[in-house]
Parts: sequence; structure tokens; C-alpha cells
Amino acid sequence: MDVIEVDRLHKRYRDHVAVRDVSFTVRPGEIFGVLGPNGAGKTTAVECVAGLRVPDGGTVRVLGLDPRREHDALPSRVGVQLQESQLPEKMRVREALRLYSSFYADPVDWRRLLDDWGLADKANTPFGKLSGGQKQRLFIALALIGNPDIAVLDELTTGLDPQARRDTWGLVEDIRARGVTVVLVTHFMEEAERLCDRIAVIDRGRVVALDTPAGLVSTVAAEQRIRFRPSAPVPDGLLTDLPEVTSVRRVGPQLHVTGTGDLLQAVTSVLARHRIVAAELRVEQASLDDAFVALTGKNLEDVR
Ligand SMILES: Nc1ncnc2c1ncn2[C@@H]1O[C@H](COP(=O)(O)OP(=O)(O)OP(=O)(O)O)[C@@H](O)[C@H]1O
Repeated sequence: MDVIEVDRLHKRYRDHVAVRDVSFTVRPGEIFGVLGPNGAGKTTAVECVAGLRVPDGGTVRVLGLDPRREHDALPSRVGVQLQESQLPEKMRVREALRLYSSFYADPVDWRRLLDDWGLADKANTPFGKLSGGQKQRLFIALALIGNPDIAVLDELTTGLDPQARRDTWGLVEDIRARGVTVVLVTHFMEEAERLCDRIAVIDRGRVVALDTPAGLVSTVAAEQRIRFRPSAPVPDGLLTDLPEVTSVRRVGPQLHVTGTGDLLQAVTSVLARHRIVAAELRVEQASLDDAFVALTGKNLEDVR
């Protein structure tokens, strides 16, 4: 059974439609990414899933429950780390964990969470004195304190330096390894590609694509590019006659060849038959960035 089922979700703020007809399902144990530009409606959609906002239309089921009608049953089963979470500056790490564990009937032992998330030596440190990465680890621990089946992590790594971001990726994998399904809202292409089993790309309130990272790349950009410097002149038609090749361009001493299928194999074997060596060979595969631009018309610079 899918753990989250969202069907034609609709949410407006006055006359602004933030989420329009969004549908997706999340499978048990997966890391499901929600990726999109600023203001696309990602947070609104996941807050409806977590029961923190009331949708104007459509249906949401989380672990078979309606987050609106069965609101009381959800918090212990869905742990949420909200975008830009905050705690009082002076609250110590152990106080925050103890306080949050008091909200749940059957919390996990918060002392264990301190160890698990590398915060044991920070137990007495006030929140305001933690580094960005330590704050994120604390918020993850707080999201997991009720022993949830699902963790919703919104913009987990925004504001972290690249090393802290990479460390946090390992933590997300650890959460999944404990059997918790993860819904990850992110701006970062590399993060989505690296962590997510499937990604919903949201743009202007709609799901414009939903697939694995590899599937997203292949559906929008099956084309590959090869660049090389031939060791001898390449006879006209030698490459363009190959069924895999769509275009050949001469750029200075280099040839730029685009095509589909097993392009590299086709080109290198025909060159070898003519005793031509492809020096400085570079193969460029389409990336998730390319897919994202094709789907949303926006490039990475716009979404950060
Ligand atoms: N409480 C609110 N009242 C009015 N408008 C809102 C409210 N919350 C969000 N919006 C608007 O709804 C749209 C979607 O916002 P949302 O925060 O869901 O997007 P997002 O994809 O999460 O963006 P970001 O990544 O920038 O947080 C935006 O245009 C935003 O300005």
C-alpha cells in the first residue's frame, strides 16, 4: 500500500492558487523528492500532507488516514522538520529533546537520539550556540522523536555549507535505513539526484513530471554529446551516415557529435576501422539540470 496518496490537491491563498490539481503517491521506504523553483507550491503541498494546512480541494491520505479529519492520529506517525525551524536561543539541546518527547505517548528514548545524531557532547549547549549543521541534526532528531513511519524534511540543507550538506545527506540515508519513508523538499538538484528514489517536479503549483532521477533525465533529454580531436581528417559522411548520429559540427580542431543510443560505441568503432584515434575524448550526458530546464523553462540560478 502507498503510504501517501495525494489526488488532485488544490490550495489557494485568497485569489492566488498555490497548488493546483497536484497528484502523487509515495511508496513505503522510499526517499521521495519534491523539487521545484521558489514559490512553486512545494511547502504548501507537503504541509497539506502533514495535516498542517487545510486543502481547498482534492484528497490526501497518509497511512490510510485523512490528515484533516483524523488529525490527532497523525503527529506520532509523521515527523516534520519545517523550513526555517527555530527554537529559543537559550533552550539547551537536552531540554528541547525532553520537551518534544513529552508531546508523544510512546516516544523513542531521546538520549539514544543524542547519540544517534552525534549530539551527545552538545546536550548542554544552548540552541543559539549550535552550528548550522548541528541545528539541522537536532531538528532531524526532533522530527524522529515520536518514532514516525514518515519523515517530512523541508529544505533540510538550505543555508548549510557544501560539506555540512553532504554530511546531512548521509543522515537522510540513515533515516531511510531505519525503515522510515522520507519526503524531501529541496531546491538542490544534486541533492535530489543523489538521494531520491523518485522525484515530483513542481512548477507553478502543478506536478510537471514524476519519475526516478534517471527517468527524468532520459525522457526529456535522450541526446548525448561527444567531443574529440581526430588524429586524421574524417571522411565526409563517415559519421553522419551512422544511424546513432544526429549532427556533426567542426569546432576548431575538434568534432562535436550529437546523437542517441550507443553513440560512443558507434563513433569510436567506425573511427577505429579507419585507423583514426579520437584524442581528448569527452562524453557529455544530459543531466538532471537539463531535464529541469526542459520541464520548467527555468535554470538552476533561478531556483536557488
Ligand atoms: N500563508 C500564505 N499566505 C499567502 N500566500 C502564501 C502563503 N504561503 C505561501 N504563499 C504563496 O503561495 C505560493 C507557494 O508557496 P510555497 O511556500 O508553497 O512554495 P515553495 O515551492 O515551498 O517555495 P519556497 O521554496 O520558496 O519555499 C507562493 O507564491 C507563496 O508566496
